[in-house]
Amino acid sequence: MKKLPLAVQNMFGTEKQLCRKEGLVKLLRWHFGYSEFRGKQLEAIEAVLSGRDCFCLMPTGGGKSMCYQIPALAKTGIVLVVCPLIALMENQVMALKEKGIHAEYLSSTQVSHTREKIYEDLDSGKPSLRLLYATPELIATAGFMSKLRKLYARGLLNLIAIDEAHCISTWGHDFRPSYRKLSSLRTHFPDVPILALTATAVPKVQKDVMESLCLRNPLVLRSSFNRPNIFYEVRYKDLLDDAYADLSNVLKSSGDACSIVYCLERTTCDDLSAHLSENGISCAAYHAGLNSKLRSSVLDDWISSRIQVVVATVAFGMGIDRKDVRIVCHFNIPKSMESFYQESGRAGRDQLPSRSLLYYGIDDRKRMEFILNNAEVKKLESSSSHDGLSKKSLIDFNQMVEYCEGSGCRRKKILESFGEQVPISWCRKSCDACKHPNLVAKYLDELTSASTTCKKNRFTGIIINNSMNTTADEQFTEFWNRDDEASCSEDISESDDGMEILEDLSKKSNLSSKSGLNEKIEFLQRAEEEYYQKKNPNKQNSNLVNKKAISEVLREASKRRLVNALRQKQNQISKLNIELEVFAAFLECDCYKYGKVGKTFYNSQVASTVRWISTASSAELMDRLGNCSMKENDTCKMESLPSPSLPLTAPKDGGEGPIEVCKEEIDGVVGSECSFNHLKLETPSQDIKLPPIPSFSDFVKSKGKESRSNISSTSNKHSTTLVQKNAEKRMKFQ
Ligand SMILES: Nc1ncnc2c1ncn2[C@@H]1O[C@H](COP(=O)(O)OP(=O)(O)OP(=O)(O)O)[C@@H](O)[C@H]1O
Ligand SMILES: [Mg+2]
Repeated sequence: MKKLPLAVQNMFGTEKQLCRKEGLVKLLRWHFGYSEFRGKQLEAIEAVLSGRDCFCLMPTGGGKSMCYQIPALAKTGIVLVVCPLIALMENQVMALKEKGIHAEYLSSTQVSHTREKIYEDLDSGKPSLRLLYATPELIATAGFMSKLRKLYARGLLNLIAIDEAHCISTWGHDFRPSYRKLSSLRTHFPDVPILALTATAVPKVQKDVMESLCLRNPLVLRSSFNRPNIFYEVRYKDLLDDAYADLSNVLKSSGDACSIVYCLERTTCDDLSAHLSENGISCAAYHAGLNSKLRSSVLDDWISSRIQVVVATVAFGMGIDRKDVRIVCHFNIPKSMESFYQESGRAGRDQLPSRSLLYYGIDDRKRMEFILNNAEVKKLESSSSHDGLSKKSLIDFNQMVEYCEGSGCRRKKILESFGEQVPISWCRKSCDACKHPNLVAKYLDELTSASTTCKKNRFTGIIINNSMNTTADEQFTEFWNRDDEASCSEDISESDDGMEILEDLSKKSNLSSKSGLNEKIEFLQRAEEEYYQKKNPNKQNSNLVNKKAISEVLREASKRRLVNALRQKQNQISKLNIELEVFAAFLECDCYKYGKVGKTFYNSQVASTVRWISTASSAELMDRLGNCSMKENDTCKMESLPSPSLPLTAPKDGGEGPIEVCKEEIDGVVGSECSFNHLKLETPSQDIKLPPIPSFSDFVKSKGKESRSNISSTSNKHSTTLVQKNAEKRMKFQ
């Protein structure tokens, strides 16, 4: 039932009465159906209603939003809410509207008609709006500021709430440059109380937030970071036969529990999601490589319980308020304790027992260290104003490693990292280390012996090696500052920051600093290879060459990914009638052909193709499919596409399978042409042209300029050139 706020106000008495505790509780019950305020909500609400600034640190899911939503209902006028993400604003505004509360948001994505309507209401003598959500970028604009000034002059700006306030601090794990612009709010609106809210701020960040926002004698409310309803557990990938299977079992045994699985890379999301689906788990991948339509449909399906599990990058989460998430799994180690806390904190927002499960792998750790170290090199090389900041990411990450490699209470470790000293008894055996100390100690012993038998950390040399060029360094900044997914495009960050980034991106070359994580990792791999080549100039490292070889298993896995992507597309476009296996095999062949210079390039081709599938229109798909089934070949004779059940290497003529042959050629002359001419397969010959797959930066650019689903032929041509250029560059490394 929708309830009108003004009616309530009349019903519950005057504004003065509503601002008292009893009145506030009535508002809470009437509008939100909750019987009591939680934790420090009431204190925060009373403070801001009395005109005092307030800094509110509450755990994830603690109910921070209520601290500005109730004040908006208690007084006539507007509460301005600053939010970092459009998705977050949309979510909250929708939920409030459902409750009959007049809330709106303003962002660059809105059509002018909607904006005008909101402005009209604001300009009217008695705005009916209660909560106005806006991005920090918009607040800094002259037009919006003048609207706010008018409201202020009429005494209608009641409160400014800064959600996710840690974003203002360069020390915060999610620093957003646009948040810095909020410092001017105090100067413009000296009498309006400011409420800063965050769940993740270490003492240094807390201080920074309060100073940056110029809070005056704020009421500082700090709740414990403890999430008593979450059970914390770490599993060790290096000790498991198959981490995919292990996770699959965990999810299966949890019934229909709503879950989120976080992965570092998009490719892992796709692969893992395909694996889980094959095991009967209803799930979908969600990452920035998917178009916004697909992402919204995954989100919708998950929110409305049509799917159980979302396998996602960090792009998924902030602002998603599903209360009954029972499991949050990190399939790769997160970059910091703050990220981990935020993400794992999405479990159990209903306060019911939930689980955080982290799969820790030595390789994952090395990869992350490598990325962060290179980011550090970049920071050191750049401005001195970042003194000390550069090392922060490594220190932060080390806390995460200690969390995984330590035998002590996990909960205590989390809380200590936020500066909270607590006795172990707080845990009440709700982490694996407290519940099964002997078992955890045994695993750690095994892990130590496993890692000492492992090769020495191959990355260490590169960390201090200045041969890493600046282009490579540049690529990491966004990753460790704002997360890869939030740094690529407006579609990805879903914030106005994205627009700035998009513009920036379009000015840069294909090795843009805003490249996606795949590209970054790919670049790192190449840099690593280069390092080894430099280290052994006389010896073309044979391991390295082998490392480039594209295995049969990898090809089959890639084909599965492509089948999966095509299946998802087929679900979207009902009239799309394609033979999944055949088309996937054709596309995989394309990737293989152009990935012949090495595994890294091959992987990136597969990833690009998956992205292309997600954005291609049915006409584009059919066009490509036409190429697949009709044309005669001159570069790659294939008498038949491999049968779905037939392994790609299975020789038809008793000779060597295609992959083995090509592998030999790769091993022999790396980077030379690897012809498919000798392949004897059954049916129609193919003309495999250079695939019209947009590179990621092209993909992002084209999205900014035109319709998302319509990648122009110019762009395709351009991306083809980029693919060629990239291939050439890679050749240089070899
Ligand atoms: N007093 C209350 N009693 C019961 N539930 C509440 C109360 N206050 C808020 N909630 C519910 O708790 C959930 C989490 O609230 P909210 O989204 O405001 O958390 P948050 O502190 O902003 O978390 P995050 O840091 O993840 O953004 C919401 O579903 C909200 O409706
Ligand atoms: Mg919140």
